[in-house]
Amino acid sequence: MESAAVEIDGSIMEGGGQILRVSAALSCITGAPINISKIRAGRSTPGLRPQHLSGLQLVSDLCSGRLQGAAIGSSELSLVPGKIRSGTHTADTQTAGSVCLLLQVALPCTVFADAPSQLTLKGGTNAEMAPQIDYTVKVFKPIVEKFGVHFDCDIRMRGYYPKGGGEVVVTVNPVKELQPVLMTDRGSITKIYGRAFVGGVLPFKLAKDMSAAAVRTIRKEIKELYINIQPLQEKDKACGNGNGIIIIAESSTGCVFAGSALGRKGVYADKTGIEAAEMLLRNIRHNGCVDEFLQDQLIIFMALAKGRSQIRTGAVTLHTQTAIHVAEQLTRAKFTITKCEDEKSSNVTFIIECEGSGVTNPYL
Ligand SMILES: Nc1ncnc2c1ncn2[C@@H]1O[C@H](COP(=O)(O)OP(=O)(O)OP(=O)(O)O)[C@@H](O)[C@H]1O
Repeated sequence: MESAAVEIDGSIMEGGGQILRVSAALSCITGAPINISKIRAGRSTPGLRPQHLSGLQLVSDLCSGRLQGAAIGSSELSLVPGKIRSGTHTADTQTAGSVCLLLQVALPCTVFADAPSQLTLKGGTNAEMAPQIDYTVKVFKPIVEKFGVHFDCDIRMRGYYPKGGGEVVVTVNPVKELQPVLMTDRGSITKIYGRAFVGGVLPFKLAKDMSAAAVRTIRKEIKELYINIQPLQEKDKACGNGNGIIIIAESSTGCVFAGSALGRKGVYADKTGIEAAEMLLRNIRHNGCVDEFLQDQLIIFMALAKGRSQIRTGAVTLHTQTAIHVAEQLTRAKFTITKCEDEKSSNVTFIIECEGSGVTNPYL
């Protein structure tokens, strides 16, 4: 007999697409059916958008699930998961919807499959309000490896707003269970590097201007490190026109942070570079071990791991609090957040602690 569905309120807290991704992935992994209502109710375009729909269809495909009510604009849907299937799976947002957000929902599921999976994900690789693919590879990947999650990502084609057309192929190895992670000591920043790109017909000068402005901005605060932000012209491997920048900082204790921005019509390239640099500086100033985005992206892995994880962060985001809320609804994980004031500096950090639910892969 099917167990009763867990009711998920899609309008709660952050009220965005992340509630769908965390709840669908956990439904797939734990086998608990879910009903989601009031999907993205507070957003200017409520209901499912193409990226959310293809992410949910991908999860349903991964777990041989029964997905009902899912269409563009839907405000309610249900998912009854089945067995997780390894092998090849494809998802296409058919827009510039982010492939990284497709991976965000699919990766935790494939980790609990019976054999390796290969995901072909199509859409935007460097899209607004989402990780750039370079973030997923350079920041997210080394940190989820600490939980035991291993994947490879082949960027076949880059795609930008509004055309999309990007494609990445991700291979994931399954694991028996995830291990907890301790990241409480930020250490010192040892390396800062990045890429500033133009794709399509945009002039290379934009890449050089973004890079130079970003380096100048970081230099005002960090003088002792060599900063290499490589200007790049994406030629054959880019669909449409786009420009952007990502700057990555690594610490002596293995923490990784980023600041990023994408070019917009009418915005000077310098400004895009400065925006990314300021984001990076803001994220290394607070002395936490993750940036404002990685925080929410790690919650699901903390909830699934066997044992106690602790991660020091800057201000806890609403995305993080929302992910915690959904994870506690669907697993036995218990989270606590403790504020830490450092007397020597004026820094305030938080420790997000989680007693993970210790989900075991039944297929291995
Ligand atoms: N600049 C960035 N770098 C890295 N990750 C980012 C960045 N911007 C956003 N993210 C991540 O992208 C995800 C966005 O989730 P969110 O629910 O806001 O998006 P969504 O699915 O597009 O839904 P909605 O349109 O409802 O907001 C979060 O995990 C967030 O951490």
